[in-house]
Amino acid sequence: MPLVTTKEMFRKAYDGGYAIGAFNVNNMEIVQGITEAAREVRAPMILQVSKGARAYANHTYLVKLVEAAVIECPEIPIALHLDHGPDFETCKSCIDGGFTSVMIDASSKPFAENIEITRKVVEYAHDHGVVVEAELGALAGIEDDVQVSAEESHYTHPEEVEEFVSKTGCDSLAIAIGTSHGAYKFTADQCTRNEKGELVPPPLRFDILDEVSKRLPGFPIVLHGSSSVPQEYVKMINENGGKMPDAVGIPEEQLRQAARLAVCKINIDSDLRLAMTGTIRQFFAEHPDKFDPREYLKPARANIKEMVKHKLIHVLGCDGKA
Ligand SMILES: O=C(CO)COP(=O)(O)O
Ligand SMILES: O=C[C@H](O)COP(=O)(O)O
Ligand SMILES: [Zn+2]
Ligand SMILES: [Zn+2]
Repeated sequence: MPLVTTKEMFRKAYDGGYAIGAFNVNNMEIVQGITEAAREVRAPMILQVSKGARAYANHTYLVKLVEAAVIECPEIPIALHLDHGPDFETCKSCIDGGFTSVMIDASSKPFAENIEITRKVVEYAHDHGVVVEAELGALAGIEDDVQVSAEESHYTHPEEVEEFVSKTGCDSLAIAIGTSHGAYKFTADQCTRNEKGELVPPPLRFDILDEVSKRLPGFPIVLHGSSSVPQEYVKMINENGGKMPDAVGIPEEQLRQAARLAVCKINIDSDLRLAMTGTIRQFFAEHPDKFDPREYLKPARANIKEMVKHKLIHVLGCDGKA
């Protein structure tokens, strides 16, 4: 089937108590690892591309890679989404250039301005059969080279969501309930430690999610910054020449819980990077003589696939839903 929008995916996910995985893609091996996993477990899928991905790989290469995945996985619904669109022009370029979904992220702007920019993107997108994700609230962490500190971050104010959604006409809403971008989501002093001495982050604010979904019944909610930062990969990186102290993510059980509620889209990027980097570091440590990129990209792709399969089944609950 051709690329789809997220409309139908989200409706079914909302009613079915699961979420769709939105995985960031930057090169061929990442696209292959993700879509081979989705195909094997028959999961619908969002492949998303950031401004940084377009700058790195080029818009056309990314669209064509995703189109190749669509041909290889004819039975899986796949949406192509712009992640964190910074302005109208970038959204327009993706809408004109084959994306089926865009995010306009004006969440750092004042409320009225966020509405204004989002409304303009929605008008253009809907005229072209494309859906729009918008954002209210500010996640901590690193996003498109911009570091948002814990002090600058703030949770979504539930009392703003009805006005925002009705005035903008957006199709889904990203909210801030304590997730964070990147591999360093929390500082050690925001966390407690478990008996193994590992950092335990503060729990997500399910009370805010609950209040938002009461105010927007049936409306799809999105969680960004939802990597779990698997400690096996942090360890693999650190044991093979890397240095990632105190990298910690969102516990999988909390994401699974969010997926049962109004959250229909869960964004994962950092975990893919950790799997790829850990695998390649280990490969180089074990085979210092090797230099054929296919030899180290092959296990990296295989580990991305395994990780994504695990998430589709055990975190998102979207296996078998294609
Ligand atoms: O939100 C994301 C992409 O928009 C990715 O979040 P992570 O950094 O937690 O993977
Ligand atoms: O939220 C950010 C995503 O992980 C994309 O990151 P990037 O801007 O480095 O491509
Ligand atoms: Zn944002
Ligand atoms: Zn994000």
